[in-house]
Amino acid sequence: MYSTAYLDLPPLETAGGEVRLPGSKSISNRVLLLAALSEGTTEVHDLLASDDTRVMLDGLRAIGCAVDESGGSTVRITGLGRSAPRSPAKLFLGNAGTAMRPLTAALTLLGGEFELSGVPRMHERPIGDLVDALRQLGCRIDYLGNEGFPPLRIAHADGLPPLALQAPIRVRGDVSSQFLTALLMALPLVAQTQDVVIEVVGELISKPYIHITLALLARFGIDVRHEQWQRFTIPAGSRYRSPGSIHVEADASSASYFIALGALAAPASNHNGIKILGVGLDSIQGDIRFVEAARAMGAQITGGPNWLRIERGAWPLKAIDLDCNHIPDAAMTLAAMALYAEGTTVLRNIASWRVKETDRLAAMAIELRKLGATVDEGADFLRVTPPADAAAWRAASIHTYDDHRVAMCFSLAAFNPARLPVRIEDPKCVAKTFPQYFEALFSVAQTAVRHIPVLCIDGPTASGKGTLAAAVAERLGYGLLDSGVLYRATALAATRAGLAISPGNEGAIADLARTLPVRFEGGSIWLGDSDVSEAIRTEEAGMNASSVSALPAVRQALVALQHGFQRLPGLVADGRDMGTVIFPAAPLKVYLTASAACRAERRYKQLISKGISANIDDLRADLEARDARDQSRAVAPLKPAQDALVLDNSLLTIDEAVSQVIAWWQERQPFAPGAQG
Ligand SMILES: Nc1ncnc2c1ncn2[C@@H]1O[C@H](COP(=O)(O)OP(=O)(O)O)[C@@H](O)[C@H]1O
Ligand SMILES: Nc1ccn([C@H]2C[C@H](O)[C@@H](COP(=O)(O)OP(=O)(O)O)O2)c(=O)n1
Repeated sequence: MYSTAYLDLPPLETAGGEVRLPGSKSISNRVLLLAALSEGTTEVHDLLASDDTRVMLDGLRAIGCAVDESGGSTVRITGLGRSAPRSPAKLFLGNAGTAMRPLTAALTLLGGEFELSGVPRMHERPIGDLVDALRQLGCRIDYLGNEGFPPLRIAHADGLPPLALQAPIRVRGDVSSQFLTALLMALPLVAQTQDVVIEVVGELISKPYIHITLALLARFGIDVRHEQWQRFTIPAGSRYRSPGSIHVEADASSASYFIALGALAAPASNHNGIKILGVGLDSIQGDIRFVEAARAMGAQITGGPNWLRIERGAWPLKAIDLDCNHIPDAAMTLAAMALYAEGTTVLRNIASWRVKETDRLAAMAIELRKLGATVDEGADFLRVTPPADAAAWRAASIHTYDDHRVAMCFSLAAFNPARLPVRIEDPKCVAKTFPQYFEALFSVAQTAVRHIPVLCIDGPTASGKGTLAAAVAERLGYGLLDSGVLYRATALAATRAGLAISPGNEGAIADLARTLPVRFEGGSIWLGDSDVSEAIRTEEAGMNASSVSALPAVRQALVALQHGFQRLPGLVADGRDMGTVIFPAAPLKVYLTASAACRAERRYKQLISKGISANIDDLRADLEARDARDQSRAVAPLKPAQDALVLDNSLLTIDEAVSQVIAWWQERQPFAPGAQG
């Protein structure tokens, strides 16, 4: 997951390949609650690991369910069955509507005293209609903040009060279908001696989500009858029974980004479009009907029970005018696809967007406009006209409003014809449903190598290149190439093969370098089967690396390996010739230096802190000798690139040096403050 302040997506060009999507959020959280209410243990396979399922799992633990998460994406829940929940308990439910609403109803009818709260945005998301429905029954629920919104307290410390179950329970269906879902999952707990009837007031929105609820209730032994989606009957004698084991389908809403990707990206050679694994055309999730909308815009989609394949069809995409009530979440993706359509796309009946993670109607309008689109935002519709031509696109920094879907939608803007990068602010917001979203995107999206930015940091030994490069890479979410490691590993491989490091062995060492079995894994560096992380860091290994690096054939042999590090979304490369030889077109080259005295002292402290004895005068003599050799060799000598910015960090802290380099980097971005867009 990218936990950076922002993630800059380079312009992307083509897409192709396979993606396996995480489990559906809606199914995951419903299944967890149903398992918790059942008797017996349920094995939940392919559970989504996300912020919203995390708060649900923690909540279930807090009320006394046994939750075993030791099995990776398989979680075992032992339900309450007939025992009472642990009470009093306080549950923090983040921004998860799929946890707050159903848990409110279920805990109310289980009896006990509970406080339910969330993040500030959760306290702005309405729950009054659900509370009103429960109060009709005789339940006692208090608002702890604003009337009609969480946080709230369920005040059943003395047990469940007598409930008025004879009359139908009336609930509004036109604000959020989660209120009805919550009642449908909670009322079986009290439908013992009589049928319990729910009547929906107003037109029911988001019916497909109710369909998921009913399908999952059936898996847990509850067969709800309904008439025209207005009157739902939970039969007397209902009792939750665990199905033992249940699989969570991949998230159909998450699929929408990859369906869109297949429809709008130029096809990658060697691939038949995008294949999505884990969800198919027969999904129980309502958002699978996004497929129809994407087809209407031009996508070619085929599929089976557990997969979908998407290929680009009509291009440019066709504009559509669609009532999106049936696909409220996935419809946001259509707004992003509209950027690539000929003409104006209108998405209607989407008022529910206003009460989601953020006011999504306003958010989409503001951010689409930043890219150069013309957008009309109505009370319950959005009208999007794409930028007139490539020149009308703008490089934008997309604000994501702590809303995973905004972030994922706007990643699709990176395919713009102007080949502009797109900045996604707070990319970790995707953790709500799809923590590995950007990794998945980069695994199937490609671009010309020249579009993948490289930031070079060259300089003499102990100037702090490695430290600076690692910190900058972390701030930008970029990959890291510590090129010195390759020379150090080559020297070690040569020594282990019994080859003296001398010009006479140049060809043989170059052969070793060309097929160097070096791997970077979880912070360790491997040479074949041996962990060489420590062995390559000795002063002797540094000297040997310097000697080996003076051999031109060895340098040449390592070029392709180094170029291979230039991958999405970008690279920070540190060494001696990153800016001069390996990545000459890099948009920022830093030549990092510090006085010899300062560098000797840093190396001294570094060694002492590792428990290695050292002498500061010897270290200084060694590093000056190494500088001299690195600077005087015939091929790729150590020197600043012509266009490098020199940074002497003798008097800077590490943080100051990092801030300086990040500031230089920002100045070069089209969406830097003051720049266009
Ligand atoms: N700006 C700085 N100020 C003080 N110490 C630094 C600074 N940059 C790096 N160091 C320290 O100097 C030592 C050498 O840094 P390192 O990154 O290993 O250098 P290089 O990769 O250039 O050989 C490390 O212990 C590091 O923490
Ligand atoms: N791009 C590079 C990186 C390192 N080298 C050589 C020269 C250096 O003395 C050795 C070791 O590099 P490394 O960056 O690991 O060394 P320091 O950490 O700066 O001491 O490898 C090189 O020639 N070109």
